[in-house]
Amino acid sequence: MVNIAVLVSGGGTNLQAILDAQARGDIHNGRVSVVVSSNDKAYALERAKQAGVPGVVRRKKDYASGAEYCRALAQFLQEQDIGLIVLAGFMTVLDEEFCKNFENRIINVHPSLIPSFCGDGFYGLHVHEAALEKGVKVTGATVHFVNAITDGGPIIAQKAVAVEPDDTPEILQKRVMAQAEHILLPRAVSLFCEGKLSVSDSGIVSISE
Ligand SMILES: Nc1nc2c(c(=O)[nH]1)N[C@@H](CN(C=O)c1ccc(C(=O)N[C@@H](CCC(=O)O)C(=O)O)cc1)CN2
Ligand SMILES: NCC(=O)N[C@@H]1O[C@H](COP(=O)([O-])[O-])[C@@H](O)[C@H]1O
Repeated sequence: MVNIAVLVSGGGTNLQAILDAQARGDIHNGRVSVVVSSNDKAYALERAKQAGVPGVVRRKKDYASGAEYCRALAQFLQEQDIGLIVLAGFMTVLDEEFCKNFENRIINVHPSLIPSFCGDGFYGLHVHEAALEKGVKVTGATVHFVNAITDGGPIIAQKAVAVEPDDTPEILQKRVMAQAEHILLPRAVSLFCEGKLSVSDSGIVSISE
């Protein structure tokens, strides 16, 4: 059984999708054992509480440096015997040491079809604002393993979503969440816990069904 830590910063709809999948029995060989929020006011903490999952707060501003924050977070997760870390709207960039400690054991969901609209500065609504500004007709979501390069890790899965003529960033965000993120992320979590994901030396992910 893989102990899963879900890292959050905001509303927690992706956390909720994982918790709902777990309740349906769709997360095989894994269980969410802790939720860690970088924001003490995140509604995601309420979602964890309602699901009976322990929630803890680890704010970057409470540490002398980003490196100290990442080191303390890594130590906490190792003490919790965490086998998989899921970044579900987690808005802090993790440093290289952290990523090496948990190589190919951190999964992130990003609300675009990477390599479009990703990297530093592309998070939350900013991603959808950029997509609408560019005038793309198709966007979507990506789940990927996390490395030191923001949104640069091996891609696990992607799902396309149509952009409609009258979309606002908020409307588009909701569609991408419902039609892509909330489907891709729980599935990727279960595949990892089932040992069905492997990463080649060149960073290509294959899924064994
Ligand atoms: N080492 C990594 N850390 C993180 C990754 C990653 O791929 N590698 N993914 C991010 C999540 N993310 C996109 O998926 C992302 C999050 C935040 C930012 C960003 O520019 N943040 C701002 C601050 C935002 C805030 O505090 O409100 C910044 O760093 O200036 C970009 C992408 C999680 N960590
Ligand atoms: N680059 C990371 C990023 O932009 N993540 C995005 O933040 C939102 C969090 O929503 P949630 O808290 O309701 O899951 C989601 O749309 C997620 O893809």
